[in-house]
Amino acid sequence: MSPETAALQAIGWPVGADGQPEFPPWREALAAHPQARPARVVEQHRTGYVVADGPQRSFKVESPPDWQRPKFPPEQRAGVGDWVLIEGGRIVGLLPRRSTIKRGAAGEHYRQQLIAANVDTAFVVCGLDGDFNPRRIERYLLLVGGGAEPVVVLTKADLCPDADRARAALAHVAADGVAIVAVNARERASVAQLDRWLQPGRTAVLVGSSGAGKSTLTNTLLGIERMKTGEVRAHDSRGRHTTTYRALIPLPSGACLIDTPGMRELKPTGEEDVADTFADVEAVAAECRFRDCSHQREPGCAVRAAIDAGTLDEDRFAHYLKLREEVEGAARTLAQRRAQKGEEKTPGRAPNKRVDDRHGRR
Ligand SMILES: Nc1nc2c(ncn2[C@@H]2O[C@H](COP(=O)(O)OP(=O)(O)OP(=O)(O)O)[C@@H](O)[C@H]2O)c(=O)[nH]1
Ligand SMILES: [Zn+2]
Repeated sequence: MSPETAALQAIGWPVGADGQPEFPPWREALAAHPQARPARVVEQHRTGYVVADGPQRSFKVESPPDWQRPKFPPEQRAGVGDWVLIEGGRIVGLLPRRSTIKRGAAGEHYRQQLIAANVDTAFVVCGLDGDFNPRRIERYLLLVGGGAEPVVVLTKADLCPDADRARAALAHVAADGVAIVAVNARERASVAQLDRWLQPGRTAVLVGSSGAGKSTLTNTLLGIERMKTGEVRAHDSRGRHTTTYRALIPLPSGACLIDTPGMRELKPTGEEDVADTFADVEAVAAECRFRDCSHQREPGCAVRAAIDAGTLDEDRFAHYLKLREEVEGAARTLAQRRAQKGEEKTPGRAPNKRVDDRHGRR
């Protein structure tokens, strides 16, 4: 393998036995641009990007003129984690995404926002302090679940004598096959519980509210202690030391970590699959006598029976209904928008669909 390819591999470039990318559409894109070379988006700015072609090898590039048009759909521009083709200091192509994590952007108009691309694992970070909120975790799981293997990371375990109660509140999430890990984000030995998702070449993203401990986790994984959180000292492309916010960070383990700012609003895009996150609820509802049961007071309602029996959490059920409504509403808007634009509806959700067998889930 050439040193260039090895450097790319160290930031997540999937290399096959023949030294070419494992993913056939990427081979084709490379063949179509013989003068271009691949790089990964580390930071996205208004006018351009910082990309990297290896650990500690980042540089600025311009975006294609097309992407600068105000009407260009933002989710079709490269985002953090994307692989792009570079030619002469400019991006000339975006490689097809192997996975995406998106949300509906805040605001009145329907717009999608890419949180991260080409991610294997999504760490949903939530503190075991007053911040702990199973409903918020469910919402995050719904949004990230289509793109990557979700893992719930409960921080501040050192401040919480009763992590078992939190685990009990997430029993349905665990039963669905989602790993739940409680850590002290400040302690390397504790954070080592995440190592199995941070193998060389893997990419993980941290999502969670402000103050949940994402920067603390990042610093601990980087081996940086007691640095002011939110700031990672890095060497920038102009060769001077600055304090910058690095969105995609190569870890000593050989994995890449994408940190995201705390998100206040998490709106679905309409492409999520509620059944995926709430398989337990849907399994119970399937047992109702009437197919169109509204789970209010119909006879033979399995949902009511399960809530009465204490096997289904009433809040979780209510949240399921709410999220389902939100996803359906967003899906309608998305369909309208696509119809207006005459956009070809992409068949299925294949590019976003989690590869279940890879993660050994269901
Ligand atoms: N004791 C303890 N404190 C923690 C832990 N995780 C985070 N903290 C503290 O919680 C505060 C917030 O943590 P941050 O890492 O800044 O949170 P964040 O998720 O990066 O927040 P944003 O950058 O605003 O999105 C800091 O004072 C951390 O030191 C933990 O596991 N144990
Ligand atoms: Zn029912």
